[in-house]
Amino acid sequence: MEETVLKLQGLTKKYDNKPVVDHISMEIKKGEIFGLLGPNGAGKSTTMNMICALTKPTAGSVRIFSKEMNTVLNTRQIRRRIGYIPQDIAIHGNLKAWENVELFTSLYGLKGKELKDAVGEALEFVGLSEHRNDYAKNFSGGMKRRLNIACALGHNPELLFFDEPTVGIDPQSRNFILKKIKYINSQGATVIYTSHYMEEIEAICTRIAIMDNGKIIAVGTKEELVSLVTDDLSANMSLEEVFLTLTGKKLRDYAEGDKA
Ligand SMILES: Nc1ncnc2c1ncn2[C@@H]1O[C@H](COP(=O)(O)OP(=O)(O)OP(=O)(O)O)[C@@H](O)[C@H]1O
Repeated sequence: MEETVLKLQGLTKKYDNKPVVDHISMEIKKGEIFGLLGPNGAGKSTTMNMICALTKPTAGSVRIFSKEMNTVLNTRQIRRRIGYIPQDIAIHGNLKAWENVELFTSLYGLKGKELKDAVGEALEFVGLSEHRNDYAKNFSGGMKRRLNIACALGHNPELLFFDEPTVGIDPQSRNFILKKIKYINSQGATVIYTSHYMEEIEAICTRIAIMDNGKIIAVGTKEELVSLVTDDLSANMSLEEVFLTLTGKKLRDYAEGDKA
């Protein structure tokens, strides 16, 4: 039987008594690239932050690797096995590339040669080896995004959360990142990927949840989602058409202020 790596039950977050994530329940299996697709403000980041124990849920539960994310000990043990790439770039401009990766990787308990090797491998993986001694503040947007990813890879996580990792970067950097995510997945890691870019989700995800107004309104493979809105499977419907039909809304491709 396929192993469940993440299970959400009734996960809810309210701000000022208003739900921004509203009773989400779902399961993600080992080896999936699972896409969470929704417009700005749908609740994607809040969901990810609750899963990674960065935001406290108002209600509901998160189980990762069959352990409840509800005690300090469990959270610490689970965190060593997951990697989180935040939407807001978390690197330090006044540190060199390698220092950034070392700082984050050392938080997971790596030391000495193991730490040095892990930093080198993570920088190599994102194509920044040649810039290892450069200060992050001088990096382009795409390089910053790649360094942000390297910081979450050093400890070799089994489950990775990418929160809109391609916002505001050029197509080359975007392609590079998508290819690398597919590669990480081919090496055995499970990936959860949020985006409001339809084509990215369609290109890399094995299953997709469509989120709107804090709720998961549909979940399945692309073919399963298409079959929810049409009986004509030869219609060759795009994910965007499925989304529009299910939500009645146009997806916004750019968040406020991130238009290139
Ligand atoms: N700390 C907070 N206090 C109050 N409201 C919040 C807070 N964090 C998020 N929200 C609100 O919760 C809703 C969901 O936000 P969230 O960032 O999870 O959406 P998202 O789907 O990730 O959107 P985006 O694609 O813009 O990142 C938004 O209306 C947002 O304003």
